[in-house]
Amino acid sequence: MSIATTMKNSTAIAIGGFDGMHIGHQHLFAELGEHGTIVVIETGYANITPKEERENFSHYPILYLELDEIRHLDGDAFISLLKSEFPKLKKIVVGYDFHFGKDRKYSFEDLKTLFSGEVKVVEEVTLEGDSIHSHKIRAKVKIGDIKGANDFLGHNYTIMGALVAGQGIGKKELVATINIEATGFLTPKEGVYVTLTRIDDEEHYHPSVSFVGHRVTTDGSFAIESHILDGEVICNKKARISFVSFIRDNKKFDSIAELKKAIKSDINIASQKLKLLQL
Ligand SMILES: Cc1cc2nc3c(=O)[nH]c(=O)nc-3n(C[C@H](O)[C@H](O)[C@H](O)COP(=O)(O)O)c2cc1C
Ligand SMILES: Nc1ncnc2c1ncn2[C@@H]1O[C@H](COP(=O)(O)OP(=O)(O)OP(=O)(O)O)[C@@H](O)[C@H]1O
Repeated sequence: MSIATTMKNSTAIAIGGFDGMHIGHQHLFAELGEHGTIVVIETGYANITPKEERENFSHYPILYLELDEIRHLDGDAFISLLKSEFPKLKKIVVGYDFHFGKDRKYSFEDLKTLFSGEVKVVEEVTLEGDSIHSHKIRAKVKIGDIKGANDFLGHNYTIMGALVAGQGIGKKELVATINIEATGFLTPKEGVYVTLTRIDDEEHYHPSVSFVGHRVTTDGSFAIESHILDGEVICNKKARISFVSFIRDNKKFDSIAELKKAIKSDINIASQKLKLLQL
């Protein structure tokens, strides 16, 4: 069945921005049942799982609605739009803080009045007393708290980008790296990370150590690069970097030899950490 047909046959939808597809969002999807669709209201700010990246974190089809095209609608018009997209709609799933319409003036209470079917309101999902939200995940990624971000996400923070050329000194003087340009994704704090890297369309992730930041020791240019730990690889087009934990801050070394020593230590830390994770 085509995605369009699956959507037309949907009896339940979940509505929101869903940037990150985090644990809170997953609680909504758990209410969708067999014939569900996720309705993403696209604000243009999504940078944890921009655009179709959200599709990696749910098996439900996704309908994208541009906020600019629906923000002027009143409550009735919004429901009419949903009914025209989903003629068999019986259930709408939203979270406790869902708002919609001009100036976000409608809440789930209004949804209950406006929609004749079931409105399921999911209660606040928290982790150790802290409410899970996309903006908090962004804040964690920005300060390098990858572990905290991943705990909220329920999966590793992952970016994807096209392969770009490096400075060309890595392989000769340091270690070989895959350099990517991850347009549209939030850049984690500058530094070195334990990561997993997926190359082109390979199915598995390689253990890796990655650098994000300005190469302050060499030419000062910005780079996102992964060194693969389980052997030589060939990357043709693109790579995905999945962040596991933060190792250290970006640093200006006095010589390439010192940088090389630090990279060796980073490699050891990442190898240890990833070996432990496999146990
Ligand atoms: C694990 C790792 C850690 C790194 N740490 C730093 C760092 O602390 N400071 C820095 O200026 N560059 C750092 N780099 C970036 C190197 O400067 C970069 O790999 C080198 O300039 C070669 O780049 P190329 O692959 O584009 O030729 C690191 C790279 C790796 C792989
Ligand atoms: N922690 C949570 N518990 C329950 N529902 C949630 C939670 N976070 C989001 N939701 C619901 O998920 C849907 C998508 O919400 P939204 O995209 O605004 O996520 P968010 O994490 O709150 O984002 P932001 O931090 O940018 O406000 C909404 O219906 C919202 O009410």
